[in-house]
Amino acid sequence: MIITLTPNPSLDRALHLERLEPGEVNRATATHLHPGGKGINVSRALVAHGVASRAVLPSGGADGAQIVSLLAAHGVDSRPVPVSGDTRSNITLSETSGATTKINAPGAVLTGEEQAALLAAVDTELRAGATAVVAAGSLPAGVEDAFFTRVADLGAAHGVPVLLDTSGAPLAAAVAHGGLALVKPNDEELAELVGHALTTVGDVLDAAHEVRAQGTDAVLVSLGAHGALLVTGAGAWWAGGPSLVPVSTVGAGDSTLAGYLAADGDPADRLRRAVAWGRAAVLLPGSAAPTPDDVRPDEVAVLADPDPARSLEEL
Ligand SMILES: Nc1ncnc2c1ncn2[C@@H]1O[C@H](COP(=O)(O)OP(=O)(O)O)[C@@H](O)[C@H]1O
Ligand SMILES: O=P(O)(O)OC[C@H]1O[C@](O)(COP(=O)(O)O)[C@@H](O)[C@@H]1O
Repeated sequence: MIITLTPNPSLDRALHLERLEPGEVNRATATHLHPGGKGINVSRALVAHGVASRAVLPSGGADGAQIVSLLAAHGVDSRPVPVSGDTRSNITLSETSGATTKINAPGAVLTGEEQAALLAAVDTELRAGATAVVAAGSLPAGVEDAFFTRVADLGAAHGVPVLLDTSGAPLAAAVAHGGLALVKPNDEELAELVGHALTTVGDVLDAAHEVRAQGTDAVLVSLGAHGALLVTGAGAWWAGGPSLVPVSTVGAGDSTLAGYLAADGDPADRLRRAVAWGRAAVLLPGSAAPTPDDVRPDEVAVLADPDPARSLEEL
């Protein structure tokens, strides 16, 4: 059972527009509603592929209750921790051109007791035999940046790998602490972490080695339309596929991480699956999770030891 922890879940509302006209009245041609937040999306993608996963999340107010009931409707087991604040709803505006505009709300403040209850829920899952923990997304107000380091410690105490997908100060704190099996930044998040722009494959490899040197086993760097790079102690690989016009890029990173977790082959095969799941996600509306019918691993090329001199834009 793979456990996900989403400290800041969201009821994701997506509106599709022919073209977004800022400052004007826009009329949507379609709307979509999904239980969202990064860990929740990972759980949904795993379950859609028959991989057992349970989502741990704080839940408050009507939107929190709706997330829990939508998860149940998707067949995803959840362990909601009741909180006093209202769970947020995030907005996606997707255009026919493939452009996606995202507006994320700050989310409900979590009290110290509520944070402790979330960690206790993860601990309970670990005691019950969880095989991996995915901690993902932003931290809501009231939660200190070091929160994910406590999840890393919980995993270590049970000998269970912890994978992390977050950004900014919480990512920096967790990487400095170490003890993670994998982090999945996108290239912008990795650039912010190391404090300089990343323009070549070599820049990303160096940044990934910097992260690994602080005690994280593997770094999976998603590169949007340019695929993804995986750096482990055994080497480095790039994977990508032919260009496509996205329907909605929301949840693509989460599906990428889910694909990596669901695959059990060698690193190159895991990366192929990860990229195939990410590509499948961008062809689905809103934050929809791909199913096996959506995923095309045969379209994805994998390259070991990618040339450090290549620009990321050329990939
Ligand atoms: N425009 C795109 N064209 C093709 N694939 C994409 C595109 N955007 C995302 N993807 C796929 O989804 C994965 C994750 O996207 P990315 O934007 O890097 O993650 P995040 O959502 O975490 O920022 C990429 O590695 C790629 O496989
Ligand atoms: O916690 P954050 O960083 O605000 O992100 C939350 C949003 O990210 C998502 O999980 C999508 O993430 P990705 O596009 O990175 O895969 C949405 O479902 C959610 O609205």
